[in-house]
Amino acid sequence: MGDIVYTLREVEKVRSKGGVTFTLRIPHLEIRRGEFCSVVGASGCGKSTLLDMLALVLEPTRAGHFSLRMVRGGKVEECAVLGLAENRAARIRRSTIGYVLQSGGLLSFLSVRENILLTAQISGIKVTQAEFIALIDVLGLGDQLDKKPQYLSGGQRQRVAVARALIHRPMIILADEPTAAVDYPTALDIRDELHGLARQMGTAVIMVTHDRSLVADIADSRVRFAVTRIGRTETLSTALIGAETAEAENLVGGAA
Ligand SMILES: Nc1ncnc2c1ncn2[C@@H]1O[C@H](COP(=O)(O)OP(=O)(O)OP(=O)(O)O)[C@@H](O)[C@H]1O
Repeated sequence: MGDIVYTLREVEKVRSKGGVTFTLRIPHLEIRRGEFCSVVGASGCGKSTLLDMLALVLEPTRAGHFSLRMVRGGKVEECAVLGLAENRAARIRRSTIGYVLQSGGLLSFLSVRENILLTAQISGIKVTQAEFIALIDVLGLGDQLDKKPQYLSGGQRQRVAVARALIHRPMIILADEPTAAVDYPTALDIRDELHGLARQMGTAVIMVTHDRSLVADIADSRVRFAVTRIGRTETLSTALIGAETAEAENLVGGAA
């Protein structure tokens, strides 16, 4: 695997609403280029919170160290995530990160084709017809391109969201349950496409899934969570147990 992309040490995110406080604590996490990292854990343990922080959408509450290291135009650029100015965060998101949102996040007034090409257009990245067709073929979207998202099934919408995140070949892909609404063969295709990007393009891929078996054999590392509940619902505290390598995970027995 390649150079380090993310380094997190003693990072914490506290979220409170309606008298309920949730804390995600990340003692240590490193993600490298070319790494396919799976994030598994029970509902509400903080998987999306983690991805939102990695996507520079959600700022950590505190951080001993939280940096993102990118290679742009042949130059290495490293930035501290805590306190990052929004315009710089937005620029990094556009150029470097592809985010497959759990909710899809497609724009209803654009066609499938326009939705997919949007991120590339905004980032000023040229996509060849061959690249476009290759991705559309893998995701089985060839006959859906002129439709608006509201006329698609849930699974089709999810595949469009995957295509939109991948089309500009970002250095980092964050995928929040990208296979939740598709059948198993399509889930395998999406997983293999993401895995292929890690292997062939050196992309750092971080994929949240409930389906451990989908990633068990191919993920390089797996992020797990230890959840502590204090009171019935008042405080939910989650500590992330590093990103174990597949090898280490086998040694400890691989409990979720
Ligand atoms: N905007 C918010 N404000 C306050 N608390 C929030 C907010 N969003 C989520 N939470 C809380 O943060 C915790 C973690 O939520 P998160 O969405 O990260 O979990 P998750 O592991 O992705 O869950 P799921 O698998 O169900 O999608 C939950 O207890 C949730 O109630």
